[in-house]
Amino acid sequence: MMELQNINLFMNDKNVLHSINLQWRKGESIALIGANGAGKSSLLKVLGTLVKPNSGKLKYPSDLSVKEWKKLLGIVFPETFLYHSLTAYENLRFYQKLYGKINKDRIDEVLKQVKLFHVKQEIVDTYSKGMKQRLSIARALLHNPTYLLLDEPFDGLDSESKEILKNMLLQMRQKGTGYILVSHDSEQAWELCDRAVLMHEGRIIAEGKCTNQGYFPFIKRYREIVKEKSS
Ligand SMILES: Nc1ncnc2c1ncn2[C@@H]1O[C@H](COP(=O)(O)OP(=O)(O)OP(=O)(O)O)[C@@H](O)[C@H]1O
Repeated sequence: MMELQNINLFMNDKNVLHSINLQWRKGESIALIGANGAGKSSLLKVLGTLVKPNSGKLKYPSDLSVKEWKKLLGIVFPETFLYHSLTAYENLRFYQKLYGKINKDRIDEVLKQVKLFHVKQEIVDTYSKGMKQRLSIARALLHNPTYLLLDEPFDGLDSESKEILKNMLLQMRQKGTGYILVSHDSEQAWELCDRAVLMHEGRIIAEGKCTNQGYFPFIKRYREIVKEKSS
């Protein structure tokens, strides 16, 4: 289990995370819900060790080191980390080389998973936004992570890519890969996760299991916050 204990984060003097406590069990999928600026991306960055909190503790699963934790982790952020003048295959080969040995079969496997195998020799620049996002997901999955962080992976995707991504997440969930999913589409996030966490102004203000009965009270709270913020 990955655990955050009393995490505080300041960015340019702004307190963006306040006393965050979160437990993420192996294989668990968590929907992270909140209005713009609630601190969702910042929380993912802390979990991904991309930013260091000002105080608090990160307890890695089985007391792993940071380095070992990173090996278990896949990160999909909106900036896609892709080289647009290379082909999909070349992009994945580049990342694989960076982190270990080239394994062509694994590259083909993830390309098939994201349904890009047939266009793997095409330059990424020619891809649609959805295809680029799917390639970005393939990149994150290359090393077969046990934990996955997904920041708005559905954002701006065409319906075909959305469907592919949704099925991939359902498959991962069945396989026991845990993920934290930040999504504006709360209904879809609810459907794809075991548990939901609601953030507001840098704090976790509610948590609940993603059951059918649990959805409306949780979402009501979320909508109230969004309304409060925009009024
Ligand atoms: N590098 C930074 N410097 C200063 N403030 C920052 C920085 N990064 C984030 N913030 C601020 O921290 C708060 C939380 O931002 P964060 O991106 O984590 O929210 P979010 O919930 O992911 O929002 P969104 O849905 O808009 O992406 C915001 O008020 C944001 O302006």
